[in-house]
Amino acid sequence: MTPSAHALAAIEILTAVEANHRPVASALKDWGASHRFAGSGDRARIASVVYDALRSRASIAWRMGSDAPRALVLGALAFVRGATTEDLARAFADARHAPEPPTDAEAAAIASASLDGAPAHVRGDYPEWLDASLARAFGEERAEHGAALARRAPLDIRVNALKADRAKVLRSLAHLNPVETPLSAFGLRIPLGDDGRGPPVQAEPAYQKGLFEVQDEGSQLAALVAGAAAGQQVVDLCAGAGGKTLALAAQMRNRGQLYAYDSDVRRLSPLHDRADRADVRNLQIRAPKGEADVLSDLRDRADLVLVDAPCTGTGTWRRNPDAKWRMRPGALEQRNLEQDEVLDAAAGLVKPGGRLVYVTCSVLKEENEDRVAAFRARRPDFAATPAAAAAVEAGLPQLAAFANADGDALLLSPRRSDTDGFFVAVLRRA
Ligand SMILES: C[S@@+](CC[C@H](N)C(=O)[O-])C[C@H]1O[C@@H](n2cnc3c(N)ncnc32)[C@H](O)[C@@H]1O
Repeated sequence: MTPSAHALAAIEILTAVEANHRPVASALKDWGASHRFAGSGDRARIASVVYDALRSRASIAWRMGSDAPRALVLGALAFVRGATTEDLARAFADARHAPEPPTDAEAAAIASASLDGAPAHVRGDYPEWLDASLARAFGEERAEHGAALARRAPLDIRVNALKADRAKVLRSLAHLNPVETPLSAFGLRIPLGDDGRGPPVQAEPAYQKGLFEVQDEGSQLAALVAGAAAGQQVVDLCAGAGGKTLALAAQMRNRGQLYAYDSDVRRLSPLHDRADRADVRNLQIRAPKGEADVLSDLRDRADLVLVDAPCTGTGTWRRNPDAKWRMRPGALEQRNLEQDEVLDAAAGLVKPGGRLVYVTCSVLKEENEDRVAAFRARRPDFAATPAAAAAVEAGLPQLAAFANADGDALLLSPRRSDTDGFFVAVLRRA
């Protein structure tokens, strides 16, 4: 398929998303199933155009004067990828399957488009109804933070210290030109292609051998700040597929006991294979069993409980721009209830003197500082660790630069730390 045919397919897919209110991932899957001639490379290139359009949907719509799928795709090609009207006209005229060449009005929009005078939610490419929340988080700079969350995300991997070191993985992936990430001592960043796609690293022999995992540098840092140590009793209470569990296991060097729990048994299932591949030997996966409390034996026993809480995921909008536009008022309140519940459950597992580390991949205070404040009002026996001290304890003093306004938690974000958005609060039980 030609790049013009990819653009045409992207318009079709965005049209289906809009018409049927479908998640974009399932619309992409359906398109692939009904266009079998398109290989995996074509499907990935089409998805990349769709995601470029969605990340910048509001600002493209403003500049093009339309939020129709065609305007979004032409805008993505022009404003994200740098194509001129002439480039588009030539490419579309030369291809058999292609969108119609740009109209005069579209050409004029592409040539003269500016975001001057656009409101913050347009410049920052986020839903208007979230403006007050983003203003609480970032004040006058919310449009710039939103714009950073609307850029393409890098491809980061975490070297598995149980099996390798950075030098070894750098050598095995040399053909992909990785560089060391600036903040995590276990991170490597792999350059993306011009179209924003990363190489299929999971097909690499080094991945199959468990030498590394795909994990954003911000997620790596959250796990490092949690600070699991060899010999400890550690609970990962919202383990999901285990991204952070595996990072904690590497810190523990297979000594002590690590427990992974998630209230959704289906999310835990990939962790079994992932842990085997990573050579993790001190992990017990505690899947929920009906009404039974499968963690009752751990009450007041854990040196560390990590709560990687269910959240709106605003910090991961670069990777999941569809979620940004699908998020509805009410979702925040629902997540807040879950966050309070899981914090209370975690508190019951921490031993006196132990740590509870609360993490979200959201930048919103409603899910972060507000939840910690409400928790501390319920549980005055837990004290917040200043962010600078938590960074030093984790051997990462440079993270003190990312302390939140109150100085009692870390706030990472694309604009602050060139990572996904993460909030990390370290609480210690008296
Ligand atoms: C942010 S995700 C976890 C991601 C995972 N830790 C990782 O690093 O890949 C949050 C998880 O919390 C789980 N969850 C939601 N409510 C929970 C509860 N009350 N107890 C335990 N897990 C819960 C969800 O099923 C979801 O998998």
